Amino acid sequence: MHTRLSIDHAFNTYHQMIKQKHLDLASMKELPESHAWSSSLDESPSNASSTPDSVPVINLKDPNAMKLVGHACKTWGVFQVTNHGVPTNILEEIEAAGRNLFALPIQQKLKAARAPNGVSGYGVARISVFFPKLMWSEGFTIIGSPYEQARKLWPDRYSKFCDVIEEYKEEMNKLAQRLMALMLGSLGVTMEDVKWGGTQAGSSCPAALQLNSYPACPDPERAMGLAAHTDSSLLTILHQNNTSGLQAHKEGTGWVTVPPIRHALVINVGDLLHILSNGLYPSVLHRAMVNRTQHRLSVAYLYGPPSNVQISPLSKLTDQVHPPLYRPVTWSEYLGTKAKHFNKALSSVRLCAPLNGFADANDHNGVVPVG
Ligand SMILES: C=C1C[C@]23C[C@@]1(O)CC[C@H]2[C@@]12CCC[C@@](C)(C(=O)O1)[C@H]2[C@@H]3C(=O)O
Ligand SMILES: O=C(O)CCC(=O)C(=O)O
Ligand SMILES: [Fe+2]
Repeated sequence: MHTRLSIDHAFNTYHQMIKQKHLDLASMKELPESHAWSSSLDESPSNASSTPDSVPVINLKDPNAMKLVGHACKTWGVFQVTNHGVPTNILEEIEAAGRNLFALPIQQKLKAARAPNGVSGYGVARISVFFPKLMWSEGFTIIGSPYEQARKLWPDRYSKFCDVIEEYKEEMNKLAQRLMALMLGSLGVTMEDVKWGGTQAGSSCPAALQLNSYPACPDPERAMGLAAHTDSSLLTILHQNNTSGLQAHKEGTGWVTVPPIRHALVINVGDLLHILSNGLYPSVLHRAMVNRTQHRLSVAYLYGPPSNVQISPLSKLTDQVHPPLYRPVTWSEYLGTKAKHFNKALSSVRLCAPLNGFADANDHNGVVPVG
């Protein structure tokens, strides 16, 4: 009896917590205190800078694409690609699928809520636990097959959603492999040089698909859509709808908006590529802002190595003068480290202190993340 009570209690407490965290943001007329960040979020260093600096846009059909990709990875850690080969109808379909999902009533979405220790499903940003305030967004994570979660949302008509997701993942996987080859090529390394690079045509590396929704917000200056973070992936392919909100942080410049370009895709360097390149291609710190009138949607495809593969600095990039800066880690080990240490995760797998005495570029000790 006592056990039954405590299970009920735990269940109710969990659901109360879920309810508090999962406010129906789209229906809110005021910003609740739980979501009110500082009022100085817009004081980004880029506003103070007089030299305009913008995220590179690379045409993948450009004969110099490899060189341009390498330069963008080194100097920004983020760039946009055009002529990427992903059919536009697939980009439109994934956006519509996201729109349909987030338009469901909150009670319906909660049926597919991510379990406390789970990975797939509906929920607030995972990184919320590291911040005192909640973010003005909702997310849906898909790892592996979308069927189990989709059936909870649409018991009788889940197959269209699942087909769109599977098709999108296939296209993203093809593009991710192509980008990986360009990134490695720009480092003077081939796909065959990395043990997992020679995956047979048609096979795929593991990936997470993250659908993000940022409803219009009554007080956007004090709200945060998704707080500053780096992705744990090798690389991330981000599709944003036509509403701006994504910002990338560049050393010496500050926060820079990554403007939506119709049918272009944003590519982020993730922490594992940072490790693989021995810090030559730093992972980009980025965040999503919200606005007063527009509902913003984004879809992130986080691409990683096969689960049994340890990622460590490429031997071609290290020698006595350039020792490996990071110890080997698998993706799942790194995700565990990230879940525990968040923005200190990279430093926590670092082998030796940098010569200049500074920590990793994205190890901001909690100073940069909110603004
Ligand atoms: C594989 C993963 C990377 C991710 C955590 C996750 O298990 C699934 C979602 C990913 C995401 C997307 C939004 C930003 C992010 C930091 C987060 O909280 O969830 C990333 C995670 C990551 O890259 O570490
Ligand atoms: O919505 C965006 O533009 C950013 C999303 C993002 O950073 C992520 O899902 O990892
Ligand atoms: Fe991200």
